[in-house]
Amino acid sequence: MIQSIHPSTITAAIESKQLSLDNGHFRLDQIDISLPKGQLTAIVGPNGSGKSTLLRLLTKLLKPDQGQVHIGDREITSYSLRELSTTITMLPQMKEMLPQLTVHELVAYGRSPYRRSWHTAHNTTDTAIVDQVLQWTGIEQYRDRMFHTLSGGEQQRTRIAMALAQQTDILLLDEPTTFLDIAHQFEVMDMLKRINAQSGLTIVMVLHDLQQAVAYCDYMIALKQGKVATSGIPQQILTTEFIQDIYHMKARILFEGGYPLILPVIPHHQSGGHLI
Ligand SMILES: Nc1ncnc2c1ncn2[C@@H]1O[C@H](COP(=O)(O)OP(=O)(O)OP(=O)(O)O)[C@@H](O)[C@H]1O
Repeated sequence: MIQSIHPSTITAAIESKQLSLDNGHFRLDQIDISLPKGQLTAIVGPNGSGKSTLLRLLTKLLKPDQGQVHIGDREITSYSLRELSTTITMLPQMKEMLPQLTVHELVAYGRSPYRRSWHTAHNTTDTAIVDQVLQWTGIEQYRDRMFHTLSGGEQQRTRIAMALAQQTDILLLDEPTTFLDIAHQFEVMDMLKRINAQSGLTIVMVLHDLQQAVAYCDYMIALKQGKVATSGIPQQILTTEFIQDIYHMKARILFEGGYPLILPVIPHHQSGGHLI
């Protein structure tokens, strides 16, 4: 069953106030958002609307021209790099390269913020956590395989395991299902939902698939041309007007067993092949 929350009941894990950045080509403009603690949030919007830029600002990878980000009751600028890396993790898009390591070595890499140096040996806590996340993500059987020999779905589960090994309260994922076939997309979304339910981890995902966003997420933020167009309960946001306004596309929306189906209205697909 899809869980929902009302925006007024939000306890924020991360908040941004008047967050703005102009990189000369693009402006992210006065972003005020609250990402609910312990919930699954989707950030959606067309290509180039600023979703990845927003994630980078929320993790201090980019410095805003103006505005602030708060994690809990502290401004992000007050966090040291080590503090931040034990509080929030961001998993970039799958196209980002990873070193040629085994699955186990990569997942153990997620423990880096807790080690004094790269050469420090893993302690028993590190080993237990790595074993646990390998199990959570269902990739124990690949632990000694080289990462680059895995399928896309196995690779994505390994990347998520590495992020989980970092044991932060907040996990940001940039397009976790892109490049995956339909079965692996659902496998990854089911896994994130299960981990969220079991651990209370705050998960924020940039998603292009609105159907997945609505079916799996408790909260949704839509960006349009660098601004927040709307935010709230996904099932309430997803309307034909929303699709028209954000994506400039005509579509019908059906709910089938609680799962939304977005049916594009394509003129030449109408019966008889006539344009309307
Ligand atoms: N380093 C950069 N220098 C200049 N422009 C940039 C830079 N990074 C991003 N942009 C521009 O900022 C805009 C927003 O990019 P961003 O990657 O945040 O969008 P997005 O919504 O994540 O897009 P997509 O869905 O295609 O991944 C785009 O027009 C992009 O070209």
